[in-house]
Amino acid sequence: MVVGTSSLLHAGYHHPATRPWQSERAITKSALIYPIFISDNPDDKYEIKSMPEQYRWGVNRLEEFLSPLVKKGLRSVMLFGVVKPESKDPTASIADTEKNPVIQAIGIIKYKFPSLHIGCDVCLCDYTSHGHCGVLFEDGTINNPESVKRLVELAVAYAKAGADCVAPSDMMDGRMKAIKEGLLAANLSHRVSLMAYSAKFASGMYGPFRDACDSAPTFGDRRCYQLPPNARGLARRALARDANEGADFLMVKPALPYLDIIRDAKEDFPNHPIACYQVSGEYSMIWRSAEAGVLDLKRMVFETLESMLRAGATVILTYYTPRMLEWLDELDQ
Ligand SMILES: NCc1[nH]cc(CCC(=O)O)c1CC(=O)O
Ligand SMILES: [Zn+2]
Ligand SMILES: [Zn+2]
Repeated sequence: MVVGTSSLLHAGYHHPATRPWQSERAITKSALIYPIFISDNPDDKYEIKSMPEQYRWGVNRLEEFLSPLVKKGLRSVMLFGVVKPESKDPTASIADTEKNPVIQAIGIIKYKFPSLHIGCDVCLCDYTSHGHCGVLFEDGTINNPESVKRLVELAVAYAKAGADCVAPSDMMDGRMKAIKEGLLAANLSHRVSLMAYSAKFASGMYGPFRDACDSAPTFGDRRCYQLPPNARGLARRALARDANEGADFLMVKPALPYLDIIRDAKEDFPNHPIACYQVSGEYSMIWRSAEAGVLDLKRMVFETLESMLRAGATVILTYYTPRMLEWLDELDQ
């Protein structure tokens, strides 16, 4: 029986050289952002139990940590602060001071690795005693105006310290516009970009991260500001809100279970780079199943990251960045 010739597809991807031709886009090192944890203990190299191979790094050890990665082609990092409980209070007072290890780290990284792009996660939860992402009213609900005020102060402090990009992950209303105006007033808006964690869902996959930052809320949860997982329309509105307020980059988070949202973001905002965050839980799921011999680590990481590109992402935040830098080199050989 003769089949229609247009139904014959195998030949087009039989040879390894032709497979990349079928892929719309291949992963490159420049597409990756590595999220890293900066500890307030300057000599720390503390392994995060729920995130194998990921550490909290003290500022004195950043050079030994980053230097091999920069040599392998690392282009961009996203910094998160980890401070001891005694340093936390209800309004995250230390966050915009020199006591915040992130502010110290920015200076060190800029000095040692001038070409590395430095992004800073902007949120209060790493520094608040209650562990929520904003300032609270007495009844425990979010005081949005006060929260935004503090977020602007943090973002401007990071920008003044030398950050290239500030990335608010708090999900408060109106923070992008306020931060943009804050940067403008500080004469920094021309060189500091805004990456919006716009479609950030109230996910069960942040557990290992909260472990890493010791930032789990002490009461309640984040469902009043992070999006319900099945809320596609609301996610679109959140993306639109942040785009209209002046975000340079729009992010979807987590990534793999939200590929449709990445696609929505790309369709609604074709002229914005779309970022996505392969979060701590995604990292650990892949890691643990590989460790158990169920899945192959390298194949899973490539497949998941390629899915994100296919969905429409341009930039991917992933804890697999160090592995990817090595694997991408192997591909070239
Ligand atoms: N502002 C909080 C924040 N910043 C980054 C992550 C998650 C990152 C990850 O899981 O890798 C979270 C989530 C949360 O605790 O709600
Ligand atoms: Zn937060
Ligand atoms: Zn948050």
